[in-house]
Amino acid sequence: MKIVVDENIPFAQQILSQHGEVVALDGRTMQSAHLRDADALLVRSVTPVNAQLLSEAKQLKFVGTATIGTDHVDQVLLKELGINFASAPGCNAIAVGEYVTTALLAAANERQQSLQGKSIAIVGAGNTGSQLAKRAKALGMQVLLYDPPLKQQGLCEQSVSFAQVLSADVISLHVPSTKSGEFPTYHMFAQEQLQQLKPSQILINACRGDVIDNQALLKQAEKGLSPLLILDVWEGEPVVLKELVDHAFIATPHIAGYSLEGKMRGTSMVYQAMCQALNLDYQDNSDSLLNQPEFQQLSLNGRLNQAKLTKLTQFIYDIFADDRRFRRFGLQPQGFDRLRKNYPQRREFSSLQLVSQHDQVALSALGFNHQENK
Ligand SMILES: NC(=O)c1ccc[n+]([C@@H]2O[C@H](COP(=O)([O-])OP(=O)(O)OC[C@H]3O[C@@H](n4cnc5c(N)ncnc54)[C@H](O)[C@@H]3O)[C@@H](O)[C@H]2O)c1
Ligand SMILES: O=C(O)[C@H](O)[C@H](O)COP(=O)(O)O
Repeated sequence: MKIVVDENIPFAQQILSQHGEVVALDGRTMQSAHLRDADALLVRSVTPVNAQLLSEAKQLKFVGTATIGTDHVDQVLLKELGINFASAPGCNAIAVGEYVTTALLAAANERQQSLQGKSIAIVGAGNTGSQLAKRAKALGMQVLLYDPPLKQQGLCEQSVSFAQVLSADVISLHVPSTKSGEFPTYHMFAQEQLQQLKPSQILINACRGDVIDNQALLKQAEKGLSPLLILDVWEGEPVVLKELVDHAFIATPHIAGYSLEGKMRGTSMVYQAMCQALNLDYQDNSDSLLNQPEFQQLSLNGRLNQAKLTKLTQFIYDIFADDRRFRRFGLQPQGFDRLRKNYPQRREFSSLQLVSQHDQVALSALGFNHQENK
């Protein structure tokens, strides 16, 4: 059996080689000839799985993407061809929740603002949006969910109006990239919507770049009228509008979901689905492949407050290091992909055991693994 994988799927070799030959390739340059005698294909978000890629794949029985997003996969075509498909819903949702929390605390610190009582509109109340909602509530924020598709299904009764989204103190985007259907998200934030936003607001995009019209956002930013920008995703990746980067408070190369645990969950989920689809023996040793984090335990003195939490989140996840590397190297040719490929190990908050006498509920909601100080 031959399994073709994107070379950026961590632990693929260790987990999959028990089932056959594993061929690791650059996801951006993968071609149809590579799939000629492949039985399974595991990709990340940079490989368009379409008629062209599959044109020579005569024995392919399974395609998996070790990602949450599926906009790069022609699922209708896979169904027509009788090829099983699986993605990894929710695999890196915690990482996105932690990225946004860290960025938000950094932005509030920059503005010397308290987040207590501020409103945050979460556009898309699925896996990543829910992880953020939990953390934002723990920060004392007023959470406004906006998710018309879920509301239509009776699953998000409290979904607010789009006008309420536009007037929230913070707007964070967590929708898939879609161009069709009843609720398309492509350019959901175009000139008309962006013109209604104010510099006092914060706009965060950690879902897909084209949910915001990047040219229209740049126009607003150049006029000094855009909100404070936290941008992890960009229209046209890996090519990025450099001028927009210059206007962002935090700019990163689509790594919000790149925790080691999140990547591992992604690999594990598609591996499990592959075993199910191809009737293979499922033997997952992924947990044993995760090494010990650099720091294991930390004690908190006194009550948790915003300043302490800002330092703590940046101690575990140095978001400004990601921002600096991106501004310095990410805009060079191949720089965007290179940063993503060589991304340093980033551990989730839960990898650090926090010893504290107070604030157990908030620490839990923020994703920390805490232990009471006796
Ligand atoms: N930057 C990153 O590293 C990163 C990491 C993970 C996911 N993502 C992106 O974020 C997206 C969301 O991830 P998720 O795990 O929350 O997905 P999800 O499927 O769990 O949730 C998406 C939610 O968006 C809602 N939605 C769809 N169209 C909408 C619209 N027009 N208006 C409002 N809500 C709408 C859906 O009903 C759903 O509840 C993914 O599709 C992926 O593209 C990015
Ligand atoms: O959709 C997802 O899961 C995320 O955007 C994910 O972080 C994408 O990572 P990539 O496949 O581009 O490495």
